[in-house]
Amino acid sequence: MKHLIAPSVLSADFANLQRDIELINSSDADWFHVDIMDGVFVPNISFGFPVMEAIRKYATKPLDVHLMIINPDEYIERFVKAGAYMVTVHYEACTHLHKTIQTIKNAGAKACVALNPHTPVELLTDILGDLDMVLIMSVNPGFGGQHFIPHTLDKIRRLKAMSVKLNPDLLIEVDGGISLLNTADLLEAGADVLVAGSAIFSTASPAKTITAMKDVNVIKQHTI
Ligand SMILES: O=C(CO)[C@H](O)[C@H](O)COP(=O)(O)O
Repeated sequence: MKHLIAPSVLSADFANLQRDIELINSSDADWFHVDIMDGVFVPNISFGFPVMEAIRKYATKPLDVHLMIINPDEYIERFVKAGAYMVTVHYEACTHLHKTIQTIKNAGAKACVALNPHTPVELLTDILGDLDMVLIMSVNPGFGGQHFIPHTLDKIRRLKAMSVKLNPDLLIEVDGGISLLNTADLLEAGADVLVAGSAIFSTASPAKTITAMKDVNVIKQHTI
């Protein structure tokens, strides 16, 4: 499968949100990555349902919704009704993870579990078969523009080996500090979906950056 690019709306210009959404619509990007932060699970607050609904109104690509919140079960149905295609909950925020995953699926969305940088992938062994995707955080969640944590590459390789045995259809998504400089390493390790915020929206041409991140030949030239 060719890898997917999911630009993170968190790095868009919120004063020109419609413009930036349309920019992603007409680019080679595959999904919109939508970060929901509650100020409790992570030390930052992003946005809630009104903005999510505004994104949905203009977006023509699937919404990949990353819930960085405590008690996600209370909100899953509303996020799916607001247009989520994929719902990601954090392993660290879910006491009854199996039940939470069933709640996402019963609501009609695909189900993903995110792991903070310190959480080992092996903890997902008994739930992997129920998941559509695992999101490996390559920064501590809460803010865009942070440095990629190199240990992530080893986690991706270990998760890939687990998925070959337990769930060959599983997608592996990575989020945080991703740019053209580490794209080749991430793909080589086994990543399927790359989330990028500042590396896309802070460039002169976000659309060209996305095209470059999709092109294996361009990616190889940028490897450090
Ligand atoms: O989930 C996130 C932060 O918690 C963001 O999606 C992520 O950090 C993307 O930003 P950048 O590419 O600038 O690191």
